[in-house]
Amino acid sequence: MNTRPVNLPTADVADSLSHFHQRAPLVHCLTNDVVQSFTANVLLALGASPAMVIAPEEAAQFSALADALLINIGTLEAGRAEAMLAAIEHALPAGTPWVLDPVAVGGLTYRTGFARRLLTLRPAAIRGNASEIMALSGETSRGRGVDSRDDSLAALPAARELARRSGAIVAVTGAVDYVTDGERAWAVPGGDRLMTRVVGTGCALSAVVAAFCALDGDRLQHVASACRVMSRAGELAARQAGGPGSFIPAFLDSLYQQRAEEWV
Ligand SMILES: Nc1ncnc2c1ncn2[C@@H]1O[C@H](COP(=O)(O)OP(=O)(O)OP(=O)(O)O)[C@@H](O)[C@H]1O
Ligand SMILES: Cc1ncsc1CCO
Ligand SMILES: [Mg+2]
Repeated sequence: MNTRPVNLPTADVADSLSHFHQRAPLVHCLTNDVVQSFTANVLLALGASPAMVIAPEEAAQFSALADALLINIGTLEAGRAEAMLAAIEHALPAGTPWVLDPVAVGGLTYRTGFARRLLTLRPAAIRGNASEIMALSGETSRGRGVDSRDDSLAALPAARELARRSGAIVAVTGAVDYVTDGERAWAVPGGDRLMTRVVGTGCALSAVVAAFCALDGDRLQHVASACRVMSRAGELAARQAGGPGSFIPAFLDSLYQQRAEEWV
């Protein structure tokens, strides 16, 4: 059980990315205030359509129309929590898959309780760093605010347990990402440390995971492919960048330039 999963085949990334480009999903994002614009730009660079519809009065209506819904609790407060619950409540009967990013779950009581409540509402996928996934699964973690101090492979058992309990695909990110449905698992290599030196690569990845959840077919494959598309863009951008400032535009360019054919 603790052996390292094998790498996601590149043919799977090609398949998922080609479906993604055909579908161009409309993604309803209820995300934190730090990463709104970056998240929208990442989705647009890949060819998806973001919409940050956040009022409780509108969130319910829009989640039923969208292709996927992102719930990111990074800057949770009461009004946002109300909008999130309304959006999920209307997403479920409409068949809109929704994804949880449990930002900084663990030490903080309000958001941890809220995230645990959301786990009962059938998320399609959960994407977090190692500390967040361990904490959400009920294990002791060493998170420091929104950042992880745990290793993603060490968090894989927690990810599997969380997937079994919630029914969601769970992606735990770090130097290597691991993606599991509780039974099967893929390793997703790549990326670059610079991805942790700008804010929001994980948050934006969760939005991309939501977009890939809109696709028909093997959801484990699609979520792992979302992780690989982002880690590949991070790798390529890091080669061009002199530091965090130039990394962001290079990262958006790399996302925009990715072609399914290159993965075959
Ligand atoms: N040490 C690393 N080397 C290479 N890639 C990394 C490393 N750490 C994280 N990444 C990549 O960075 C992206 C974000 O993952 P991370 O685990 O840092 O998310 P996060 O902590 O939720 O980020 P944020 O909260 O800032 O949005 C993923 O694509 C992941 O693969
Ligand atoms: C820095 C930060 N603070 C709350 S949310 C967020 C974005 C990274 O998760
Ligand atoms: Mg995060």
